[in-house]
Amino acid sequence: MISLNELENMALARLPKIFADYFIGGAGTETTIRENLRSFEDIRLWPRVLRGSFQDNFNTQLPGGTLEFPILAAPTAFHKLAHHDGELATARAIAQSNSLMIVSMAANTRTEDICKAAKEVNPHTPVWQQLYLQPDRQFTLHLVHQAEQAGCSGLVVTVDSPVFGIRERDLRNGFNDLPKGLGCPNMIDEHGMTREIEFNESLDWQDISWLRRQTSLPIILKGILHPKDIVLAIEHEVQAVIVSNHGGRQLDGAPATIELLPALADAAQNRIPLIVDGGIRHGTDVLKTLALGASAVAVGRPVIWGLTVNGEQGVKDVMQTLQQELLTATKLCGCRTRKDINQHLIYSNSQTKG
Ligand SMILES: Cc1cc2nc3c(=O)[nH]c(=O)nc-3n(C[C@H](O)[C@H](O)[C@H](O)COP(=O)(O)O)c2cc1C
Ligand SMILES: O=C(O)C(=O)c1ccccc1
Repeated sequence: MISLNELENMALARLPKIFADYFIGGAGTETTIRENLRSFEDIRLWPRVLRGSFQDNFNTQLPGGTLEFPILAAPTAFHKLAHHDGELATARAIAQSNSLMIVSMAANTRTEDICKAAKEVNPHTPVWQQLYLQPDRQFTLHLVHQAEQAGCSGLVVTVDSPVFGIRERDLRNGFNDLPKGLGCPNMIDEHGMTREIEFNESLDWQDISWLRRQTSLPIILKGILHPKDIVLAIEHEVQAVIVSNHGGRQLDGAPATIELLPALADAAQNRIPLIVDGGIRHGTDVLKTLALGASAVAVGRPVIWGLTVNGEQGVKDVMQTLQQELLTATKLCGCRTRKDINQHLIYSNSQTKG
């Protein structure tokens, strides 16, 4: 595998159009999807030379676990649409990459089985559970306990989805149901009844305070884009946030996450780690994101492409490619330690001296 973009083309050629469109698509006219990609292209790295070897490593501590590289798997639904091994293949690959998998609430595999598969490969690999807080608090609590018992070490609460985004490709294709035999086995309640994922437009910060009282697991809020919401997240004792526009799948017209990052890092003041997702396709994108103040990045679609093309090995290839590209970019920039990865690496036209 040469690059993630090449892999994307292979995956799109292989998938039935209805699933390809679901995975690649976004809301509205997909402005935000394009912005996520374009914004990385608009940032320039400014290298130094003759500074000796990179003598550091990329070990990254996040709430509930340590990663070898600051690159993790974002929660994405329905891995069995990409490959029959589904989330188990993803989990094994992510564990072998010494990374972290965030299990989607809409996974086609039980979180318990995903955790088991990951921990068989690598007992220290962290797994987080993504949650949409459900209107029924009893059921939400059941989902939290399910994640705790499965061995998850973090709860990722997605907060950018009071309603479902309007995805024109899926409407056009009539993508409403999963194929026969596939479901969301984590959505079975304490009475054995299958539930649908409900979006809950009435959620507010008090629901986060409520959740905080229900569990001792770290809480990570996913889908934060405003500096004032960073401050509120910290006030509500969450342990990390994922700066995300949901890969352009919810609010079309939202800015690219990388453009917002400087203001968000300024608001966070290093009090909690910021994880950024949206349009990360190269090691240079990871380096730019770290330089602008993130602790780590998450990748969504590329994991799906790896899974589609080559199952577990395909996902491993995606992670390894990003990790190696990050190391190469770091060395080409003349960084000797992690501390050298800071805003001075970013060139802007208005700068005349470093
Ligand atoms: C097919 C697909 C399914 C997704 N499912 C979920 C989900 O279940 N929960 C969630 O919080 N985010 C979900 N996301 C959003 C991702 O977690 C992530 O924010 C986004 O994919 C990052 O952008 P990227 O795909 O450009 O890396 C999904 C994204 C995709 C592409
Ligand atoms: O497709 C998505 O982006 C997503 O977040 C989702 C939410 C619920 C069920 C399936 C997918």
